[in-house]
Amino acid sequence: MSTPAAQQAARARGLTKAYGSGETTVLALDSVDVDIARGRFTAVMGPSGSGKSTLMHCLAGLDSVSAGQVWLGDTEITGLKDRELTRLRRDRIGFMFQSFNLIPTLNAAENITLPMDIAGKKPDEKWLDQVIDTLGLRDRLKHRPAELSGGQQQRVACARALASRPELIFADEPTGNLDSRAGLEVLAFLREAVDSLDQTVVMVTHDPGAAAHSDLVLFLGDGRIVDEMEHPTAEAVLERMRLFTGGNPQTPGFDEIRSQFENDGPVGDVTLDKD
Ligand SMILES: Nc1ncnc2c1ncn2[C@@H]1O[C@H](COP(=O)(O)OP(=O)(O)OP(=O)(O)O)[C@@H](O)[C@H]1O
Repeated sequence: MSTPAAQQAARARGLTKAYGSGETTVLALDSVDVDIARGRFTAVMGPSGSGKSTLMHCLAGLDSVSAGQVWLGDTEITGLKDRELTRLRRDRIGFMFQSFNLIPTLNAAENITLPMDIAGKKPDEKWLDQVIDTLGLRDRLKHRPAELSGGQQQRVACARALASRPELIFADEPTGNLDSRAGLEVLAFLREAVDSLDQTVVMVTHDPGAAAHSDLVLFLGDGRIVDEMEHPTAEAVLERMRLFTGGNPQTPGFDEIRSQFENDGPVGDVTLDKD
């Protein structure tokens, strides 16, 4: 990719992450160069252990790097002190995880603004209204998580990630714990956040159907970006995975993923919308 720096929400050069030392060293990321374009929805795919979560954690400043540089916007985050990193994450990044991490005793509205309340920041009410309406949560604000469906809970988690209008949202398998319909809803809302609210989303997923909602898929293999695909469809992503398997039968994980989708069909496939 060759996006001008001003259009990048995040980027990394020579990003290397090794775990352990000596003979037990695992090279989770091997000199990765990546640009995350602003206002786009980027999916990160690859077999289990290929480095997806590590890439996300290093880009988000949740994990230190062994070598290389990472920028969030124009700020180089490699080398920042923990306290500065914490503030930067709080102010500029939104997170959505597979487990929604909602507080059971707080209602939806309170969960949405919790990170800002902790930071002592006042939400921009106009923006918050827009997020709540876009996510269809207006009539659920007084409900506690236990009174919401899985999809609604994940929408609350999505609203929470969006509430402070972060420069970048990282979503790690955000549909992983949801049934197909709720998963589709969340993907549609992430798409909406990019299209209507001009947000930037990076999503780690195993699901070709989920990746099809993105603008660009980055394929990781053995700690490197081995391919990318613009305007993905579930079929094209699956086909690309098959090619990887064909090209390197030793690649761990692809066989497993392939058989999963050949048996069941992609979980996020749009055809599920019909029933
Ligand atoms: N804390 C850690 N200590 C040691 N090795 C680690 C640690 N975290 C990750 N690894 C290793 O780094 C490699 C990349 O892991 P990572 O979690 O980024 O992969 P992934 O693509 O997200 O996998 P999955 O799809 O299974 O979640 C793997 O070999 C993993 O075992």
